[in-house]
Amino acid sequence: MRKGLLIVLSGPSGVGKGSVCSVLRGRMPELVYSVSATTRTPRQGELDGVNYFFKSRAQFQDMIARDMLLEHAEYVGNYYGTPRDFVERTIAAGKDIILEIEVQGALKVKEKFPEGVFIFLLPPSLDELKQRITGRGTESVDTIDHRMNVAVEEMNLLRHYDYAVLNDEIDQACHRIESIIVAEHCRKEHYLSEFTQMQHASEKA
Ligand SMILES: Nc1nc2c(ncn2[C@@H]2O[C@H](COP(=O)(O)OP(=O)(O)O)[C@@H](O)[C@H]2O)c(=O)[nH]1
Ligand SMILES: Nc1ncnc2c1ncn2[C@@H]1O[C@H](COP(=O)(O)OP(=O)(O)O)[C@@H](O)[C@H]1O
Repeated sequence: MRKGLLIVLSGPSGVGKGSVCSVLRGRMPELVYSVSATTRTPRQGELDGVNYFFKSRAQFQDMIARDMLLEHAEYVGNYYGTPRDFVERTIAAGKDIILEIEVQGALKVKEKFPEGVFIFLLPPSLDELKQRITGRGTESVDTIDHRMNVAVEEMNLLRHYDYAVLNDEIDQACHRIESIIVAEHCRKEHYLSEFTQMQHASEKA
């Protein structure tokens, strides 16, 4: 069976990764979403096992020690990580999975899965990015400034990615990501070995 695609959606905090992913979820129900582990406190309305697996620092360190995470990163004072087993089982079952993670973690996934599809979400401008972070109302002024500084550095990592998707309108961004996924399924590499087998079969016949 052909393996599923491992798709990584990344980009600076506040660019709209979460928003785009939740709309994509409705548009592409066949796409599997990876739920991360984190040591951050749940926000209002967030549920354990749905938005994140909320862990203590000790529990998170235990997951690292037991090699249960495909990657992990410390981001603005908290740990975030991708449970390995779920990702590996999903792609082995031929299903596509999407990881919505920050840029350091995305680069670590690239080292382990260079065949993954790496998508960088871009804000229309840095001013708009700051407005999105501020408008969300989940961060203090200090955290917003810190996140903005981090975001500017993160933009430099775009060159490591396969695709850049502008998040001007959420629907447009989702449409671009859907198009990328369709195109990735059409890569000739997926068909070359099947085609070679067909040729061998017809030569024998
Ligand atoms: N490396 C890594 N980053 C993650 C993971 N899960 C979430 N993140 C990222 O951690 C950052 C902070 O997430 P969060 O606190 O939920 O804030 P928000 O995404 O800015 O609303 C975001 O850039 C997330 O994409 C993960 O499993 N691994
Ligand atoms: N295309 C967009 N246009 C306008 N606002 C957006 C867009 N995408 C996201 N937002 C808003 O920006 C804020 C940050 O989005 P969020 O999905 O939490 O970002 P991230 O997950 O990348 O940190 C939210 O208030 C969200 O509603």
